[in-house]
Amino acid sequence: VKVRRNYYHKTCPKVENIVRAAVTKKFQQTFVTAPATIRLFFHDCFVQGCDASIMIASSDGSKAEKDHPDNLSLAGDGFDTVIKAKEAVDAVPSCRNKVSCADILAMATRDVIALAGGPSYEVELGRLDGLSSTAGSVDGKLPQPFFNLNQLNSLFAANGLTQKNMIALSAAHTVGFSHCSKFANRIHNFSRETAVDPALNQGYAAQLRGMCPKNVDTRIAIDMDPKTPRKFDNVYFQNLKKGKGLFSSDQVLFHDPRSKPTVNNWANDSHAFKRAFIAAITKLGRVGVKTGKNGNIRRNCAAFN
Ligand code: HEM
Ligand SMILES: [Ca+2]
Ligand SMILES: [Ca+2]
Repeated sequence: VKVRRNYYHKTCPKVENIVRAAVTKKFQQTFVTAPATIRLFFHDCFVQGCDASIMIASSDGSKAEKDHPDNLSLAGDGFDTVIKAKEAVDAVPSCRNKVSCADILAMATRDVIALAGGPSYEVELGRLDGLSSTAGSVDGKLPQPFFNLNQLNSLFAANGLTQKNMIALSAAHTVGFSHCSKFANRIHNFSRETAVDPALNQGYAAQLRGMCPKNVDTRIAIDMDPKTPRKFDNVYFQNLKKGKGLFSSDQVLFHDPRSKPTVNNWANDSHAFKRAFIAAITKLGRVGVKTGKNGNIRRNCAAFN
C-alpha cells in the first residue's frame, strides 16, 4: 500500500481542515455536492486508478475521460467541489501546489459522506495526479445498471475488490439522483411478457412510471433512494428487500442467493454496514495509486502541467 495517513504532515499540515471547510461551504449551497463527489471518486478510481484522470478537460486533439458516454451524467458539482477545495488549499502559501487533485478528491469524498450522515473515517493520502486521460480508456471499465452479479463481481475484482466490498460500495446509491433513461427498460419495456420488471415493487414501479413517463425530458433525474434520499444510511439495503432497488444492478444484490445474506445483514445492522463501507472505500482509494515518475501534482486539476 502506497497511501497512508498524515502524508502532508510536513508540507501542508492543515490540509484536511482546509478541504473540509471548502467542501462544507459547497455542501451548504447544494446537497448535490455529496452524491456528485462520491460518484466522481468512484469513476476516477475505476479508470487508471485514483489519479484525478477524470478531472482533465478535453482539448482540441483529444477527448478526455470525462467526455466518455459513461461519464457524461457526472454532475458538475463534483468537479466544482474539487476545484473549490484546490483553490482553498492553494490560497495557503506553504500548501500551494503541494497537494494532489487525486488526494483532494479523496478527502472531499470522505467529507461529503460525513456531511450526509454517513460514516466518518481517516482518509489515506499520497496519490499523485495521473499523466493521461482519454475517453477510449473508459471503455468497459465502469459498471452498467443492467449488470448481473457475475458482471459486477468481475469488474470489481479487476480492481482488487471483493463481492462484499462491491455490495458495501453500491450503498452509495443511498443518496443522489438518476436520469430516467438509466432504468427506463425496467418500467416500460422489460420483456415480451411484461412491461414492468417483476423484481420491482409494484407500487414503486407505478411511482417511477409517474415520474418517468415514456417520452420524459431527458434532463429529468429522480432520487435513487425513495425513502431517505439525502441521508447516507443503510436504508439502501432495506429498500432492496422491498423490491425498491432502482437499477437491476441494485436489485440483483437481494435476488442473487450469493449476495442476499449480506444485504439482509446490513439492512438490519447499520454498524456492520458502516464498518464494511469504511473498509471498502479505503480499499477503493488504493486502486492504481501513482507515485514517483508515474504522476505529479497538477497546478490546475483540469489540465496537465
Ligand atoms: C455497482 C455498480 C454500479 C452501477 C451499475 C452504477 C450505476 C449508476 C447509475 C446508472 C447512476 C445514475 C447516473 C445518472 O443518471 O445521472 C448512478 C449514480 C450514482 N452512483 Fe452509481 N453505480 C454503481 C456503483 C457505484 C459506486 C461503487 C459508487 C460510489 C462508491 C456509486 C455512486 C453513485 C452516486 C453517489 C450516484 C448519484 C450521482 C448524483 O446524484 O449525481 N455508484 N450510478
Ligand atoms: Ca483515474
Ligand atoms: Ca438514504
